[in-house]
Amino acid sequence: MNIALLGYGRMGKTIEQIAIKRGHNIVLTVDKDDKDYDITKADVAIDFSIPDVAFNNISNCINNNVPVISGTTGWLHKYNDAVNLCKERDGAFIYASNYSLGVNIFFELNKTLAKMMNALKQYNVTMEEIHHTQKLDAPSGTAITLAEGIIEKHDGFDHWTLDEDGENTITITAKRIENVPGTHTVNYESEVDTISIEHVAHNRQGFALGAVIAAEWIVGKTGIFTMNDVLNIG
Ligand SMILES: NC(=O)C1=CN([C@@H]2O[C@H](COP(=O)(O)OP(=O)(O)OC[C@H]3O[C@@H](n4cnc5c(N)ncnc54)[C@H](OP(=O)(O)O)[C@@H]3O)[C@@H](O)[C@H]2O)C=CC1
Ligand SMILES: O=C(O)C1=N[C@H](C(=O)O)C[C@H](O)C1
Repeated sequence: MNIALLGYGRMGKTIEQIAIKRGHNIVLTVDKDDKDYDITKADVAIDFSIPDVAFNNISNCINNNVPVISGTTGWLHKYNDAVNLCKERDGAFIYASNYSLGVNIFFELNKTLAKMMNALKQYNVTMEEIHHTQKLDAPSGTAITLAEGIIEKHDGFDHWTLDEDGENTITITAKRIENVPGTHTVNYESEVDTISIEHVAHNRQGFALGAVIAAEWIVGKTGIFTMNDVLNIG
C-alpha cells in the first residue's frame, strides 16, 4: 500500500516505522512548508498534523478521492463539515481521538462502568489527562471521547468542563508534564471510596499501529467510519 503522511512530526515518524515494517511504502510526507503536492499518488493518507490544518488536509484527500485516516485532535468543530463532504464525494474517512487498541478497549470499559454507576448517584465523576508539554490542545481528544461515553450512559452528567466544577458536569483536569505520551484516568468518588480506571501509554507505538491498521482496513471502502468499525467492537 502507498501511504501519504500528512504531518511528519512525532506521530508521522512513528507511523512511518510501523508502516514500513508491515510492508507499506511511504510515498509522500507533508509538513508546514509543503504546499503543492500530489496526494493522488497515495492509496491512503494518514493525517497527524495540527488542529488548524487538519480539516484542509482531510478535505484535500476527500476531494481527490484518497481515503483518509485522521488522528489530529482539536479541530472537531469542523467534524460535521468533513462528514458532509465525505458523503457528497462518496469518499472514505475515519477520525479517532485515539487509535491505540488498548484505549479503544478502555473506551468500552468506560461506557460499561458509566452504565453501572448510573444506579449509584452518590458517586461524582472526574477525569484527569496528562500529556507532554508540546501538546497544543486541552483537554485531549481522548478525554473528550471518554466524557462523551459517560454522558451517553449516565443520566447524572450532560456536559464536561476543563478545570471547572458544576452541576451535572464531568470536570476534566489537563496536566502537561515533559515526555508523557498520554495518561487518562476516570475517577468515581463517594464519601466512602473511589473507583478509578486508567490507561497509560508507555510510548507512541500503540497509537501508530492502530492508525496503520485503520489505513489498511479503509482502502477499497466508502463511508464515514470509526475505530469500532475497524476493530469490530462496541
Ligand atoms: N488519535 C491519536 O491516536 C493520536 C493523536 N495525536 C494527535 O496527532 C496530532 C499530531 O501529534 P504529534 O505528531 O505529536 O505532533 P507534532 O507537532 O510532532 O507533529 C505535527 C506535525 O504537523 C506538521 N504540520 C504543520 N502544518 C502542517 C500542514 N499544513 N500540513 C501538514 N502538516 C503540518 C508540523 O510541522 P512543523 O513542525 O513544520 O510545523 C509537525 O511536523 C496532534 O493533534 C495530537 O493530539 C497524537 C497521538 C495519538
Ligand atoms: O497529543 C498527543 O500526544 C496525544 N493526543 C491524543 C489526544 O488528544 O487524545 C491521543 C493521545 O493521548 C496522545
